[in-house]
Amino acid sequence: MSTTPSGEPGSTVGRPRLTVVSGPSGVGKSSVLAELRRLRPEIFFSVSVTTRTPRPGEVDGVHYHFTDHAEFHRMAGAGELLEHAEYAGNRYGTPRGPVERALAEGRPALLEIEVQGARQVRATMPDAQLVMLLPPSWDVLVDRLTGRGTEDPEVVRRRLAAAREELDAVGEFDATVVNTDVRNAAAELLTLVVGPGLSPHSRS
Ligand SMILES: Nc1nc2c(ncn2[C@@H]2O[C@H](COP(=O)(O)OP(=O)(O)O)[C@@H](O)[C@H]2O)c(=O)[nH]1
Ligand SMILES: Nc1ncnc2c1ncn2[C@@H]1O[C@H](COP(=O)(O)OP(=O)(O)O)[C@@H](O)[C@H]1O
Repeated sequence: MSTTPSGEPGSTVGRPRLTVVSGPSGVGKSSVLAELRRLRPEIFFSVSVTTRTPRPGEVDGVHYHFTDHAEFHRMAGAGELLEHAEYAGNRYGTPRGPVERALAEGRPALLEIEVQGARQVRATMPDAQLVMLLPPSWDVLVDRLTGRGTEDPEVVRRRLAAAREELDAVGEFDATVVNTDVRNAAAELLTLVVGPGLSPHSRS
């Protein structure tokens, strides 16, 4: 179930809104957002800039804009990033222009970013809604992260250490969605992003 302690049901219908989705590495953010994208291509999904090395199958400009430290530094200094943070040894940031254009066009916009970035968005855009994706349990999180097989054990260790801190920040978020099942989690997130009046059942 999703919870919306600080949101009024239906209050977002009819106006564009920025939603931030955070959650520990391996919880299923990419999987749930891919399902949400399939359900609703009209939602704007921000593509972040990162200094991380691409994983097999990741496409530049689609999953991330992969860049080097010098270019990242330049973008941050020029104010081209809405927020940025360092995570597990790499830098990540949200290009400002595309998000602002999407909101100006009336499209709901979604950022998948970690907790430090979520805090920056809250500070600069107080209307943004912060959602944390949670695992059904800690053990399931460990299984998913190690089962994905994309990181070596040292990187997994760093990501699990970061995960504990991220889960500790859940009280700063407006809503939570537990990712037990990808399709159910995507449907709950959709309701939060576009409002209950535009849930998948009412439009498809
Ligand atoms: N602050 C911030 N965090 C980001 C951004 N893009 C991705 N992240 C976060 O960086 C963390 C690591 O992302 P990634 O290396 O793709 O690993 P994964 O999320 O575990 O698959 C995750 O928590 C992402 O949500 C961004 O633009 N800004
Ligand atoms: N609800 C789920 N049930 C089972 N496995 C899942 C679920 N959501 C994600 N996974 C798997 O867990 C691993 C981590 O998911 P991923 O989407 O890469 O997480 P994140 O983007 O949060 O790091 C992947 O192997 C993915 O297939």
